[in-house]
Amino acid sequence: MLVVGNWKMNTDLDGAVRLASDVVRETGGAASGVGVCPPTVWLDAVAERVRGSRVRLGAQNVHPAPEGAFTGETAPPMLAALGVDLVVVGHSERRQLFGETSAFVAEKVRAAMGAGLVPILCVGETLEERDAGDAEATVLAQLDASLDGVELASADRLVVAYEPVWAIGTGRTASPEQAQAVHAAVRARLAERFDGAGRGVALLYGGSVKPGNAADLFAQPDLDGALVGGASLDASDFAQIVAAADDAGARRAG
Ligand SMILES: O=C[C@H](O)COP(=O)(O)O
Repeated sequence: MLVVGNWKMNTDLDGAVRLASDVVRETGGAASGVGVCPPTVWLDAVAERVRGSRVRLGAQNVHPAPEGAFTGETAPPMLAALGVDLVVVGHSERRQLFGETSAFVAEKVRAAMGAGLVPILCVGETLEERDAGDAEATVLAQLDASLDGVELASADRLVVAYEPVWAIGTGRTASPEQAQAVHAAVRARLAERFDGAGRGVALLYGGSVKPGNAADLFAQPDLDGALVGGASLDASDFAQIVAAADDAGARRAG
């Protein structure tokens, strides 16, 4: 199980450092993997706080080029040098607000992997696509295109997050059954594509995950954790979601 907090464009410097310290303290005994993705400008400060702990440091975005004239962007080796090992790519906010295509996302996935980072590849359908009965087809098409040219050496080099666009920041969560159906389809497609390595990729659900709904979501067999937005800004809420992941992981192991 893996639970990652995406802080998006939130927190000031003091708040980010405090939140990172609180997450380290409150999730110190967790069995699940834990990660935090602060804004890029706070990565260095947060790196200091999570160093030596079990909390993994993630970035929210990356550019595929190793260096060059790309004003405002951050190259994979720059993130790696800060101690980052996870990076969110293809988040729907970047696809919708910044026009990122799946082809560009695939470039990012390949570049991130090349620099030793673990991409958290986000895929998800809009409400219109779901209402038209196209949720799975949309997600699988996005997945295929966003993995174009990608080779997977082992399962732990990639994470996929299913985030229905209509559930992000809306308080409206996919039902556990809706999420499970898409996760099972994603799992099958990854297995088809990458064999055993693909089958073992951690599949996170994202979209209004809270302490109150995490246990029901994690009870589904193909939900291996969560990518948490709003609730990750509160260390106590985030720790409760991690605890729910721990319970689900213990049940699966036992
Ligand atoms: O990356 C996280 C997702 O966009 C979910 O955000 P949310 O938990 O605020 O709905």
